[in-house]
Amino acid sequence: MKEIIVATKNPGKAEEFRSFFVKYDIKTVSLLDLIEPVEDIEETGTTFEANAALKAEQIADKMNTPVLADDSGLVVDALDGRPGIFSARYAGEPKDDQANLEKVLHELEGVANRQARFVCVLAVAIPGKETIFKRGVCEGSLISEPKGENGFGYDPIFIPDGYRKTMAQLTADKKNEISHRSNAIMKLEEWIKQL
Ligand SMILES: O=c1[nH]c(=O)c2ncn([C@@H]3O[C@H](COP(=O)(O)OP(=O)(O)OP(=O)(O)O)[C@@H](O)[C@H]3O)c2[nH]1
Ligand SMILES: [Mg+2]
Repeated sequence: MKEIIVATKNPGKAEEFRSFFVKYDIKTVSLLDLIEPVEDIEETGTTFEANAALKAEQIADKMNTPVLADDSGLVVDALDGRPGIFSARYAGEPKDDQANLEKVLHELEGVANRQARFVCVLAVAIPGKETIFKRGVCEGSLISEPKGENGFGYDPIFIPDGYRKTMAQLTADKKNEISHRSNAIMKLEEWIKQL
């Protein structure tokens, strides 16, 4: 079976990538699967693209093989686009999904405009070549009480447009059909097929 390295330490993302790529008969190996642990990569960029490139290129250099990375987040209109690239650590260190979600809900108390979107930028770094970028978006709105147990991050407060359930109430298969991540992966299909 062919393999692709995915430069993520987020188990939720790793599982979503696994289930996408298995359809193409490709095995994904995340940074959580490596026997030799790799240091955390500092995400010092100011855009999703820059941070995705940092993750993909550092691991591709280290391992001298093509590497896929995902930088993603929740963009809330009423919060001027926050948490955005700061989504993973919005409530500070250490990374805490529950605290992040509560911070967003607190900031949105009494706010009528609940419009938001998940954004995912994928970077494919291939040694000796220009990095490829693909962006996927999932539009939706935020409710004020978390609902559902599936997924990760802000999924329990995010209702995708056209649905009546939160992303965390949808099945993993359904999320993988409509998410920002699947949207970006579909744009990589040509590259995936030639692997
Ligand atoms: O409810 C959610 N459903 C999703 O599908 C989703 N995708 C991203 N996010 C949020 O955005 C951060 C990414 O930050 P991020 O790209 O730096 O990733 P990360 O730090 O979690 O792992 P890594 O890939 O960097 O190792 C995550 O932690 C989450 O808070 C999501 N929330
Ligand atoms: Mg990160």
